[in-house]
Parts: sequence; structure tokens; C-alpha cells
Amino acid sequence: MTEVKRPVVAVFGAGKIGEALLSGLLHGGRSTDELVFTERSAARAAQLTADHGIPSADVADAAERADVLVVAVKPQDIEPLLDELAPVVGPGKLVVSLCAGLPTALFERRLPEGVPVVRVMPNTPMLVNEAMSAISAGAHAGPEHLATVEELMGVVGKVVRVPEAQQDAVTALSGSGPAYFFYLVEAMIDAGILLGIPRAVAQDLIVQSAVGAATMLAQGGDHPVTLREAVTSPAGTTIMAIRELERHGVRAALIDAIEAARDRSRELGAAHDQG
Ligand SMILES: NC(=O)C1=CN([C@@H]2O[C@H](COP(=O)(O)OP(=O)(O)OC[C@H]3O[C@@H](n4cnc5c(N)ncnc54)[C@H](OP(=O)(O)O)[C@@H]3O)[C@@H](O)[C@H]2O)C=CC1
Ligand SMILES: O=C(O)[C@@H]1CCC=N1
Repeated sequence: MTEVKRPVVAVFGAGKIGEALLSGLLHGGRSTDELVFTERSAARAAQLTADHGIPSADVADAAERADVLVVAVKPQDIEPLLDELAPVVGPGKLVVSLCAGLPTALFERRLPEGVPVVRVMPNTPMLVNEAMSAISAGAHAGPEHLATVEELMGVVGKVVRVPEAQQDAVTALSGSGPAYFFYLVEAMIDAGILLGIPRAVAQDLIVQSAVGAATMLAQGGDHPVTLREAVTSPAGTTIMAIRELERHGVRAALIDAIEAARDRSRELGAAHDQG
């Protein structure tokens, strides 16, 4: 039987998301010699190698060793990295960007002609293999490149294909999405404190309610409205809370918040338009 060689993956910028991906790939069965990363700080690079056993390298070395080059620096840090990558990205490499807002066209403009680029918007539940990643092909990326990225990101969670024009909205929904849930949980724990429940107990009550609700949403197939209606008894407690949420405009606030995040993603991309 022919053994299929798995692509070597280099992560450029092993911060929160880059480290989460490396660690998720390790736990998903990739070996340390199939992974490599670059970091700006030597101290952080040494710490990551000590924690995960994955080697660090300089940009040129990592780009040469890897088949898939994953860019995971902040959008504001992309220009100097592209300057370093442009001369060392050889033929046959696939570039994957995890950067919010940055269009594939920016990478295509700055890297050698014809390099395939796939844009991915993951999220931090990648740390527990529950990421939601949306992927889009750039101009030179074909089905085989999308399949490679789907397989890679599939190790750390779910993957969906979207047109690149939707990536700013996706960033606002699922990229930033975990933060909205954490914010809600934080606020609900505060409410528990107000009502005299000890913090640790309030946290247990709310976190398990969140886990239960998320599991029902993910596994039950019912619409969220149906699930909420089942909790909301006539003249009961829940409807009193819902009335207050509506009175305070929480639904409209969420819609506005997500629109603002989408707009910021667009701005981050536009900042490099002339780049
Ligand atoms: N955090 C999240 O939830 C999500 C983030 N993303 C995207 O992922 C990317 C990374 O975000 P995040 O992990 O939060 O950010 P971090 O700042 O935690 O990670 C970026 C890392 O890259 C390092 N770095 C910067 N420039 C270089 C360079 N030229 N060469 C090597 N390393 C470099 C940074 O070092 P230093 O600290 O020294 O600057 C830092 O360690 C962003 O583009 C973001 O939009 C996407 C989805 C979700
Ligand atoms: O806040 C940010 O810009 C990044 C992108 C999506 C989640 N975190």
C-alpha cells in the first residue's frame, strides 16, 4: 500500500491562534517533525518548543521545510512578514491566512505569481477541538488546495466553505463569536452575585447551562426559538426576563455589535489596499 505523505505545516506567528492550531494538530495525531513555527520573540519560541516539542525556525527555513505555510500574525503585523516571505515562498507551496480582514488578493499581490492562497477564519474553541473555521479560495487556489485546508482545519473542529466576500461577516459572527458568549456568561455570573449566590456556584450554574444549551442547539436540530419557547412558561419567570432583555434592546445591541465587528474586519483589509 502506498503511504500518503502528509503536508508539513509551518505556522508564522505562534500567538494565541497559532499555538492553538499547533497544539490541536499535535493532539490530532500530527508528529512534531511535521510541524514548525516562527516567532518574533526568541523567549516565546523557546517556551513553545519546551511546551509542545515543536521546533522553531526562521522564516526562510520554515518556508522551505513546509508544504503549507499558515500565516497567523495580527493583521497590523502582516507587511514585514510578507516582505520576509516573498523571496522564500517557492513553487508548490500553499499559503493559508488566518488573519482577520486581509483579502487573499493582498497575499497574491505580494507573493510570487501564482501562489495559491486560502483564507481561513477559525476561532479559539480550536483549543478544545471545537473550532468553527470558514475557508475561501483565492484566485490561484483550486479544489485540491481547499481539500488540504479542509483536512487540516478539520483536525481541530468543523469547517465550512464560504465565498470570500462573506469572510468579514463570518469573522464578526464566528471568529469573534466566542467572545460574545464569554461576555454573556460573565454578565450572568454578575447577576448571580447580585442575587447572593457565591461566585463559584454561580459560575457552575451558568457554565453548565451554557454547555447544556449549546449541546441542544448542536445536536437537537431544533430552531433556537423553539428551544427558548420550551423554557418560557405562561406567566412564569423566563418571560419576565425576556421582557427586560427586549426592553433594554439586547437583540438590537447584538445585531449592531456584529455589524461593527464586520465593519472593523473590512477596515483591517482596506488598510492594506495600497500595500
Ligand atoms: N484570537 C482569535 O480569537 C482569532 C484570531 N484570528 C487571527 O489570527 C491572527 C493571530 O491572532 P492572535 O493569535 O490572537 O494574535 P497574537 O498576537 O496572540 O499572535 C500573533 C503572534 O505572531 C507573532 N508575530 C508577529 N509578527 C511576526 C513575524 N513577523 N514573525 C513571526 N512571528 C510574528 C507575535 O509576536 P509578538 O507578540 O512579539 O508581537 C505573536 O506571538 C490574527 O490575524 C487574527 O485576526 C483569527 C480568528 C480568531
Ligand atoms: O478580534 C480580532 O480581531 C480577532 C479576529 C476574530 C477574533 N479575534
